[in-house]
Amino acid sequence: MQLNPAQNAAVRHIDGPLLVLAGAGSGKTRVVTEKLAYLVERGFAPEQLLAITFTNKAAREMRERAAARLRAQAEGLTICTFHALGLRMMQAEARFAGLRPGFSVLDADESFKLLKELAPSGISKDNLFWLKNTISQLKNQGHDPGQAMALAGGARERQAAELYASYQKRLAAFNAVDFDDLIRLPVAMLEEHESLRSRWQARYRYLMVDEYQDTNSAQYRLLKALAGERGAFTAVGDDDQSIYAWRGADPENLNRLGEDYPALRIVKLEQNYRCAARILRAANAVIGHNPRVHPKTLWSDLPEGPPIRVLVCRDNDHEAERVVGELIARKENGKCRWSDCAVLYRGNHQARALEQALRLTSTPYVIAGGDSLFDCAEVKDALAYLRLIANPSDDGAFLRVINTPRREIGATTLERLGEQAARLNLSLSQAAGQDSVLAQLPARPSAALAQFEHLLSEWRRQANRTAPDELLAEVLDRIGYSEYLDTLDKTPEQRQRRQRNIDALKNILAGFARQRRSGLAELTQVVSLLSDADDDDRDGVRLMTLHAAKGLEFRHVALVGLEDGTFPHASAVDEGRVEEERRLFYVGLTRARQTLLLSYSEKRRRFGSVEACTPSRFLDELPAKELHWEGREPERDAEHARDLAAAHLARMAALLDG
Ligand SMILES: Nc1ncnc2c1ncn2[C@@H]1O[C@H](COP(=O)(O)OP(=O)(O)OP(=O)(O)O)[C@@H](O)[C@H]1O
Ligand SMILES: [Mg+2]
Repeated sequence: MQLNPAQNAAVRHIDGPLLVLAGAGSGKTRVVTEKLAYLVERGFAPEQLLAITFTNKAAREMRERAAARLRAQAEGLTICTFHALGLRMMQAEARFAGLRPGFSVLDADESFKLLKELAPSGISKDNLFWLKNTISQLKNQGHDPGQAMALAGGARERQAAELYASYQKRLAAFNAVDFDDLIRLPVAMLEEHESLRSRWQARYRYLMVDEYQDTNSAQYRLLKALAGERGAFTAVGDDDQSIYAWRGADPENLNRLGEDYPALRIVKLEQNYRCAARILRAANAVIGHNPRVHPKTLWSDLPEGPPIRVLVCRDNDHEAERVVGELIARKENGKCRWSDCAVLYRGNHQARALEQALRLTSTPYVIAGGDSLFDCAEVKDALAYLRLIANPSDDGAFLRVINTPRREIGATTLERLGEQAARLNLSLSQAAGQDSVLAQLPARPSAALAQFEHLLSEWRRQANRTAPDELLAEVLDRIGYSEYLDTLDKTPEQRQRRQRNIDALKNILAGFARQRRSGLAELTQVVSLLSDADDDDRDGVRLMTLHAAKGLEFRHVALVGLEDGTFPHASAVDEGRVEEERRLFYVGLTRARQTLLLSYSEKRRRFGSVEACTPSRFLDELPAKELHWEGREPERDAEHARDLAAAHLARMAALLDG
């Protein structure tokens, strides 16, 4: 594939900072990948190159593309997310961050649980979420608890600052960090220690960031600290696709780049290589409704493509059924794979009706980011055991596994153990290893704790010389985990699914250990970042939220639930965030390469009752001439119905034959 002149200029510009600011499908990600290869050809060692992607999946894809170009040399490249980069830096420099090696990384659920425990009892759910988000924002802005307290304007902010302080204290006691710390701590380390900064700046001589518009301020500071004055970096992004402001991303970072790096060169790409011309025109029209700082005109010389179909459905079940019917016909007529088709929606709850319709028609599907392997209790249990083996300070892991399976160690015993641990400044596991502590507890739970500690120390000895998947097998065997699972599940299917999940985890551990030969602690840290991994290579219709679809492309895309209140989301409308919703709509439209299907229901079940819906205001922003709106042109409807029926008959015949 030939790069166009603007792409070429972006790839070859290596003397100073560069921003590629361009619309959807214009080849920004492509530029990053090509540039990796170009830099290696120009004599950069792969080890000196760093490319940052938004998700693990994007990193994996970029690695595959780089490997196709660079073969073995690609192995030395660092291609990862901001969080994975932060983790890497902390593993290398733990003591600068006040951590001991073997620290644990709490996932989002665990850190929320911890906050809940520390928050005043009886606090409302809304308040708790507010506190969680506020603390996360404070962390992303680089404020420590002391600064947060100094900044607090009212009682509510002071409460947040106090909770933040006790939360950090507890994390420190656990020798643990949360996801926000994975960025905050490296930033603090680099900004404080000159020597560290020079070391890391020398290590990565060239930096690239994809989806730059969605970085938050902590991520920007990390980038700046790593790039230093030299400014050897390329950032690529599209302000029209900024869709994470609600989560702390700061689109201002685009302008900040120009202010902090006066030598910044900006390259614009204007040709879209992804979308059929009609789809691109529709997307351009929609985004034109937003006030824009950097207006862009994208063109495409791809074929027009068929009109964008708008389906009008009775309710969500009807909608799901019809969308699936349309996709089956696309697959049948277009001779593509199921994975070339995607259904995108605003919220995860919308997947349910679709799943049902897919199952009823025996259509294979894959839900991205839905029920992740790492959300399953059995996988969390197994990982908690490994974490506790690697990090005796990990009280979160201790509490998760101490009664899994049951060891008859009650809440009172654990409370007393906790008091003793606090008094002696030890972790729960360390305290349970002290005879003097055990002596103060009732005989039975005390014996159970002693036995548990005994097992742990045995596994800790083994950890150095046993492969992690084998260690896990040994642990699960010793604790009778299999028998424990037998008591949990009602059906053999549930039981088998759990076993498959455990086996999948073992495979992942074995794979990682082979690749990196790292220790157990490092391994559990890395695995804890995998939660957004979509490593499912099965062929199936892709189901995902619009947010998760960022950066991806599919031949056929269906965008469902286009009702006001669903999309744009009611709370976004209330809070005046319609422009961000419109950017999300733009992201959705521009995922489609060949055909685009839009649908809405006239009625929708919400909170148990049925309510009438109005079509999304975004539908009215699409140019009418690009649409084939069901019910408005009866002849076209009839023709489409005939095509659909023919495709379904063909599929039935194929199913019967096969
Ligand atoms: N010069 C080119 N010639 C042909 N195809 C290209 C060219 N550049 C990019 N493409 C193709 O266009 C599609 C879109 O490219 P890419 O994903 O890099 O765009 P993007 O700007 O990153 O999009 P998004 O904004 O959605 O992230 C890909 O299929 C890519 O292979
Ligand atoms: Mg991209």
